[in-house]
Amino acid sequence: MATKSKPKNKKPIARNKNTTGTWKVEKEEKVQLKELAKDERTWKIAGTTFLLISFFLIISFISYFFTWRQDYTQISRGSEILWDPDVKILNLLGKLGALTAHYFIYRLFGVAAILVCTFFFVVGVNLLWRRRVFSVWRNLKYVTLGMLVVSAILSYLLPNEEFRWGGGVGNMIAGWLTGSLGMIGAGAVLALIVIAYFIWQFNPAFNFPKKLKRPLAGDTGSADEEAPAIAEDAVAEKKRVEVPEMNGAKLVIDTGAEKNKYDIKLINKEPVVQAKEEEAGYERITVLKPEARKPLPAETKETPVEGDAQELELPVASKPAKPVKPVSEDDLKLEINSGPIAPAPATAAATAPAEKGKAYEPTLDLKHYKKPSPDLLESHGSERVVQDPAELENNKNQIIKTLANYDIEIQKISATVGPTVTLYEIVPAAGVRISKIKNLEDDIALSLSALGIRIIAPIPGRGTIGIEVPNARKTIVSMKTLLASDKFSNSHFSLPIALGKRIDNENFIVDLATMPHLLMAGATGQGKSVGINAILVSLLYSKHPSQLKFVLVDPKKVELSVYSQIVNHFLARLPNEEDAIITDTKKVINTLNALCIEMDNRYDLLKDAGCRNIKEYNAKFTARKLNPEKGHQFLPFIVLVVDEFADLIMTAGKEVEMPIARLAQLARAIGIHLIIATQRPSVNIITGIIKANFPARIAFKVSSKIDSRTILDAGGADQLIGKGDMLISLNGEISRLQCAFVDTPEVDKVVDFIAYQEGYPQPFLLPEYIDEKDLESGDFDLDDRDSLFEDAARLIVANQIGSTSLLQRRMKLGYNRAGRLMDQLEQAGIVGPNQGSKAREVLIKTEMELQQHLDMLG
Ligand SMILES: Nc1ncnc2c1ncn2[C@@H]1O[C@H](COP(=O)(O)OP(=O)(O)OP(=O)(O)O)[C@@H](O)[C@H]1O
Repeated sequence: MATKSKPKNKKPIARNKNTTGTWKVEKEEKVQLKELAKDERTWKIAGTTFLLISFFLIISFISYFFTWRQDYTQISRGSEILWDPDVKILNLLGKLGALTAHYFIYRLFGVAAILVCTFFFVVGVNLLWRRRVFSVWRNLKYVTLGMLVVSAILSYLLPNEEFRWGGGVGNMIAGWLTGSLGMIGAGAVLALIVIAYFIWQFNPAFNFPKKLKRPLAGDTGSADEEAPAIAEDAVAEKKRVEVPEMNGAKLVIDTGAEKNKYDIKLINKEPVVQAKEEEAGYERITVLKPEARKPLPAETKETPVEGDAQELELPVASKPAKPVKPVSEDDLKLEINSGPIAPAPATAAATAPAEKGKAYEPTLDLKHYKKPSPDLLESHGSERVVQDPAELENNKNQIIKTLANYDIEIQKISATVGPTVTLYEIVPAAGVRISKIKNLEDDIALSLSALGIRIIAPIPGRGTIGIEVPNARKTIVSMKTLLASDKFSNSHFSLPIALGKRIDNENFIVDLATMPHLLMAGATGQGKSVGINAILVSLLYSKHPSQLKFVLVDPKKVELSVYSQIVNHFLARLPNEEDAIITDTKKVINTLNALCIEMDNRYDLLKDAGCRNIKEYNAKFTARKLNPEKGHQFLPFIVLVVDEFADLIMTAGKEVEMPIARLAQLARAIGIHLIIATQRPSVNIITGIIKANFPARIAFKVSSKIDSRTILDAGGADQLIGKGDMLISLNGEISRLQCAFVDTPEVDKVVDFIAYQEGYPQPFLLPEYIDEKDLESGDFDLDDRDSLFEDAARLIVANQIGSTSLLQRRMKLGYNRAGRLMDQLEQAGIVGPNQGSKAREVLIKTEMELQQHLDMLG
């Protein structure tokens, strides 16, 4: 797993035997203030203290309401009573309780002082759980305003009572208001505050005849999709102006061009950003031959090396230079790009139109479910890519020199600084053969004395040759940044996954549903587990439990165990199994076969509904066009994750390979997607049949070129530098990414956040699969009936269809068990014999008849 987290705070105390044979403590645990503040025990103590204060206050306040009259004379003497042993106080919390309550209630806010207890409670709970269970800031706002307003209102309404209902502060505000505005004016102001509060809070509809219909503010998830188009446009306008891209590149949206589009979410930013590249202000240092340099705006002549990408104008060497003779390294100026240079792969899937009216809402079962917020995650260091100008210049010179040594002349060189590597793009002089540069990979690596140099000759679609050189200082790409980005939160993907950042610092967010399966490989310790966590966390951040289920296979037993806490939210398992995370090979085989049955069942449902894929089917179901009585139901996506595939293939071979291949071939349309990881990317593990069905593949660093070829059908993965540096092959295009980093404690927090919320009563159940080998063949005794015999009989009689697939679907059974049940029903005289592809005849027509028949069978 990512980082095997060790408890930081429990430093073992080393002990040594001294000469007398007794044990003595050699080193005391040092307590440092900084450490103390980070120590979870400190937080727990602080949390408990705050909670106790809140309980202290509430008890003393309530007690005060009943005892203030008797205690009044003593309390009004002030704190001196604390030291007077003769003073007797009736308040439940004694003198201190009485004095505190008196101060808050009598002197300050009257009854409204009770609100102050909630503040201590909220802070206490947050500290104790080290999580933002309640918003302190919101509470503080409500408490402060509430105390002022409530105390003023009470003082205004009950001015001359013996008990100070509004306290000193209330009396003061009410007195000032009545003094300035008179009784009526003061009453009006206070009433206005109360009314304004209710309008703000509940936004009641004041329906005048002919008033335009207001768009409904949506609730969870699909609300945005259901809001009327005009509302979305308004939101869109706002977002265009207010929300900058997270990766430092300025977001430019051509509002004019998009004006007629109603749905902001359908606006794909990338092409627009690309179209406006010049205005986006990416940092770019261009190496232009002096002849090719056109007069540029003054500010662009200086080489920007570090700073805010948004502040810089983009000098674009748009027109290719006239053919000119090659120049020396000093004549070439470097162009640095730190903004997107190419659009992200277009993987957006058109989403099905949300049904209006009384659409079925699958999320309603867990309607209070809240998706985790990016605040739960850590920002790992600065996200800002550091560009060392000296390093860039040096590398540039080395590249030019090395190429010059081999008589390769270049016209132009530019650099794009990414989180881990810098891409130097060169345009060779006319007549230079590309293969010549490709062959110099090792020489350039040697001259730059850097590992992990990769040459891309040519870069597809750009007409340049790329040389990737690792940065001296690498930047960690935090998962938090990706998940907080607009691109992720506004994505319309079915299964959005935030994988990392491209070399141009663009967030790489793709749709697993269109991939449609993913193969991940890489030597041990190069970032595979972090990659799997990044994918799982992305999905947890974007989906509701009703929309997605995971089947987790973890032969290593420890990698995915953290997810077992969300079993009733997001996991699927076989019936009668205890663990949702599958570690045993035999169970893996059963689960894969169960998934195949689920796939077949789903295809039956789709066929019945006349839909081509899960999206159409779910859209039809939510529009209530499919009858649940006929077995139709909302189908969640199922993502199968296998953490160590090699292990499974070694132990189970074809028994695992076949169902995986079958799923990979057929399952995409019905919403089952596979993610398979292995640390041994050899041909006997990643077989031809597996490879053919996994078009999307990720390679972390591997140990040999052969391994790289096995995964990607190309070299390069052996030259990566590890720690999440990866190549992804998607739609036939290979891109280098820095994988997003999410640490184990962060995953823990996200999982805790979900597990803490209400889940389903049980995990999502896959159909039962019974291994044929486990079934005894031959005749069976009626006394030996299946436990589901009677249920099956009732189902068949109620529907009057003698179909095995009906049993499979409605009772979530495997084919074998359903078939066996059908044979038993035939033997019992409930259905007729098999009629080939037609359903069997049902011999019993009514439930009453069936009951008599069953009673007779005994
Ligand atoms: N994206 C990343 N950014 C920064 N550091 C990373 C990244 N991915 C991995 N690392 C570093 O590499 C270490 C190993 O990563 P990880 O546990 O994912 O490797 P692995 O390939 O799964 O290894 P194994 O197969 O042995 O489990 C991590 O503890 C972390 O320090």
